[in-house]
Amino acid sequence: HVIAEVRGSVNKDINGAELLYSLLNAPWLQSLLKVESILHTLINSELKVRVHHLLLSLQVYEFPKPSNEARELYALLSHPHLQALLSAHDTVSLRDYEPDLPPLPKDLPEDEEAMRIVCLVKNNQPLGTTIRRDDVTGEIYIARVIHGGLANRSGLLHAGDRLVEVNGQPVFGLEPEQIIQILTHSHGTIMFKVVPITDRPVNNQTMVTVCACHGGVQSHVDPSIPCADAGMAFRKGDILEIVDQSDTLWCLLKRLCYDQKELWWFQPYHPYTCVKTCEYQHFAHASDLKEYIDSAGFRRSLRLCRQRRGQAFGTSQFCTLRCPTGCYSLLANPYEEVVRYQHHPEHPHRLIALLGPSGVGVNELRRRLIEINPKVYQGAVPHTTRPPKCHEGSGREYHFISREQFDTMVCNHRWFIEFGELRGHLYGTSVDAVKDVLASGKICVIDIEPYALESVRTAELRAYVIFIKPPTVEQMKCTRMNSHIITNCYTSRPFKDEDIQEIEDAGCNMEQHYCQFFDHVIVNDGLQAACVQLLTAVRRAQDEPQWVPTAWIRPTDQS
Ligand SMILES: Nc1ncnc2c1ncn2[C@@H]1O[C@H](COP(=O)(O)OP(=O)(O)OP(=O)(O)O)[C@@H](O)[C@H]1O
Repeated sequence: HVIAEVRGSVNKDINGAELLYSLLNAPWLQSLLKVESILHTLINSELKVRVHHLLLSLQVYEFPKPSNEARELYALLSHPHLQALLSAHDTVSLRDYEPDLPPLPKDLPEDEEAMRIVCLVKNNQPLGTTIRRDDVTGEIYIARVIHGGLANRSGLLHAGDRLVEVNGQPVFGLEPEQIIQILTHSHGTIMFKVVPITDRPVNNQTMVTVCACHGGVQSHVDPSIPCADAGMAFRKGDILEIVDQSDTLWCLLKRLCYDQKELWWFQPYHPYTCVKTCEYQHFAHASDLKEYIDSAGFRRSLRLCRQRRGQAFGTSQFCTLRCPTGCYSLLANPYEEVVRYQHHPEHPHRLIALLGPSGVGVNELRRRLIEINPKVYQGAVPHTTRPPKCHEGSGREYHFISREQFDTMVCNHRWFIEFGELRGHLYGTSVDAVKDVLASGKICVIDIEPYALESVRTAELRAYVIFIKPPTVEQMKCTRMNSHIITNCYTSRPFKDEDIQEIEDAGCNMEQHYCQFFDHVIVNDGLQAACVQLLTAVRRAQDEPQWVPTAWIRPTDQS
C-alpha cells in the first residue's frame, strides 16, 4: 500500500518521491519486510506463544531421547538472529508513532478558530490558487483553486479558506501582490496556516455540463480575466466542459478532446442572456447582422426564389417575422449547452442540411448523393405560387398553392425554413415538406442559407449541418476549368477568376461567422472525393454519437 502511494507521488512529480520509491523497492528491504510480515502473522495467530511452548517442550524432551526434527527445530528457533528479530519486532510494535502533541490549554476560549497547517512542496509548478483581500475586514482569502493544480490535487486548500500565515509570516494587512511575491520566491515546501471555510460545498468541482461556445477569448488580451496565467485562449465551436460554476461571475472550464490539464477561467455563463463575447460585439446592431446576411450571397440556383424576399414582404415586416427566433438570437447566445447524442434507429433520421457559398457545389453534391440511392436519400418538395407546367404534378416537383396560402404560411414563420420570390412567384421549403420525407423513413437532404440555421436546428428536425468549403483559389481554378456557373441573370457560363474569388471570400465569411454550427466540413476539391466524404458524413450523422444542443434532448420553456 505504501509503495502504491509513493508510486502515485512519483506520477505527481512530488520532490523526493522517486528516491523514496527506489529505496522501498530495494531487494534487501523487500526481504526484511517479508520476514517482518511472516513474524507478524505468527504473532497475530498466537503462534509466538506456541513457538515458546515448543522451545520449552523441546528442551524438556531433548533428553533423554530427542528426535532429529526436534533438534533441528530447536536449533533454528533458538538461533540468536531469529531471537533478535523477534525481540526487534516486539520493541517496534510497542512503540507509539503518533505525534507527541502538548496538552490543550485548559483556558481555551469556546470560539477559538480551528486552524489548519498545510505544507505543499512547490517543485517548480504553479500553486494553482488565486487570492483576494476582503476590502472591509482586510482579511486574505483563497479566491479560487484551479482544477488539476497543485493545491487542488493536495485537497488541502479550498476556495474560501482564510489565509493567516505563509511560511510563518502573518499575511493580515499585506497587499495580495506582496503575498504573491512571497509565494513566487518560495522554493521547496511552503507552509500555509489557514482557517478553513466552514460550509464548503461538497464536491464543488464535479459539476459537468458541456458547452459549445460561440464567442472566442484570448485570455492574455482580455483585461477582464482576473488571472491571465490561469486563462487559456479558445475559439468558437470548441467544446468546453464546465468544471465549476459556483462563482457568480466566473466559471472554470476545460476544453475536451485536448490536453485535459489545460484549464482556465472564463466569462459569466448565462446561456440565455446576451453577454459580452467577441461575436456579440461584432453584431452589436441588428442592422449590421442583416447587412452581413444579405451580402453572404444566396445559392445561385435558388437565388431566384430567395432574392427578393425583403421586397415581397417589406423589409421591416421580414425582420419582425424572423428576428424573435431567427439567426439574431442564435448568434447572440455566447454559449450553447450540448450533450452527446446517439440517433435512435427507430426514430426518424436526422435532417442533413448542406451549407456553403453560392457556386461552391452544394447542389451538385446534394444531387449526386440522392442519385446514388434515391430510395434512401431525398430532397424536400418546395411550395410555389406559380402555376404548374404540364408535366408537373402537385406534391411531386412542387406543392402548388395560392399567394394567400403562401402568405399565411410565411406569417406563421414556423412553416417555412426558407422562402423568396422570383419573377412574381413565391417559392419556399416548408418544415412539413422535410417532415414528410423523414416520416417516410428516408434521409432528407436540403441546402440552406445561414439564416435558416435556426429553423433546422430544432428538436424536431435535429439537423446535421455540413459545410461545403471551397478549396484554395488555385485548386478551384484547376477543378472548375470545365464547369459552368449559373449567373445572376440565370444563364450558365464558364467560371471566371472573379467567380472563384467571390466563392472563396464568401466561404471565409460564412466559416468565420457560423463555424460553431457546423457538424462537419467537406472541402469540395475533387467532386468524386467530396461525394464519398458526404456519403460517409451522412451515415456517421445517423450511426455515431454527436454533440447536439441539450435543448433537443431535454426541452426547456425557453427552447
Ligand atoms: N468539385 C467540383 N469540381 C468541378 N466542378 C464542380 C465541383 N463542384 C461543383 N462543380 C460545378 O460548379 C457549378 C456550380 O455548382 P452548384 O450549382 O452545385 O453550386 P451551388 O453551390 O449549389 O451554388 P448555387 O446554389 O448558387 O448554384 C456546377 O456546374 C457544378 O457542376
